[in-house]
Amino acid sequence: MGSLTPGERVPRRRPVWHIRPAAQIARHHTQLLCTAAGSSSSEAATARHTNSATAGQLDLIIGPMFAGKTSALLKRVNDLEAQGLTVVAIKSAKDTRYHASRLVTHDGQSRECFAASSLAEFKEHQASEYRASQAIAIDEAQFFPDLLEFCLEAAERDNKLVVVAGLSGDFRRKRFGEVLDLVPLDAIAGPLALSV
Ligand SMILES: Nc1ncnc2c1ncn2[C@@H]1O[C@H](COP(=O)(O)OP(=O)(O)O)[C@@H](O)[C@H]1O
Ligand SMILES: Cc1cn([C@H]2C[C@H](O)[C@@H](COP(=O)(O)O)O2)c(=O)[nH]c1=O
Repeated sequence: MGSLTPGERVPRRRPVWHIRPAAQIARHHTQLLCTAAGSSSSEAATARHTNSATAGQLDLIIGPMFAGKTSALLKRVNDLEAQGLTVVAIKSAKDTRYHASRLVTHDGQSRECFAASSLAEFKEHQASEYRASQAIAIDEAQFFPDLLEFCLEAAERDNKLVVVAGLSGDFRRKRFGEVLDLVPLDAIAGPLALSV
């Protein structure tokens, strides 16, 4: 960056926080969470083995609007697919700015996705895609009313890698939806790794 002249303001950085690794799964947590979610132990056992190829993990990409969250999510999806993982992408049906059923960045990159009003709706309508997926990418996460429950089940019970992109806050600088509720899940795995 060049030097600033007197009175010139430092350009504001727009950080996108990548938080990972998160929620690497310990079996006793899985059991506790399955019980809390009301699953029987045999359902839980079956679910735990549906995805033996991956260990459950939750990664967060959070920041303000226009920060590059969707770009980071798309890059992650591309990287995972290049590694041979089956990835499904989901966005909130509320996000119709650029396309009804594609993830689209502000500078025009895009890919197909499922649009849903809730993550339970996605699971109900795309049950086979959910089962087959090894990784799940969620964009506009702040709009999903059942984000926390879905992420816990997908990562901890079903051993999926879940990558979540969402707003770190609303225009009032207050929490937005359940995005920030995912941050403490990292504590299950150990220390947070933050990078900008
Ligand atoms: N008004 C704009 N028009 C076109 N591109 C933009 C605009 N604002 C930001 N960008 C570019 O879009 C990208 C970020 O978009 P995106 O990943 O969709 O952000 P976010 O998901 O955080 O809102 C960056 O490359 C940025 O330079
Ligand atoms: C800050 C803020 C944002 N929104 C809406 C506006 C957009 O639909 C999304 C954010 O999209 P982006 O990909 O991060 O650019 O959230 C809102 O409804 N309320 C707010 O306070």
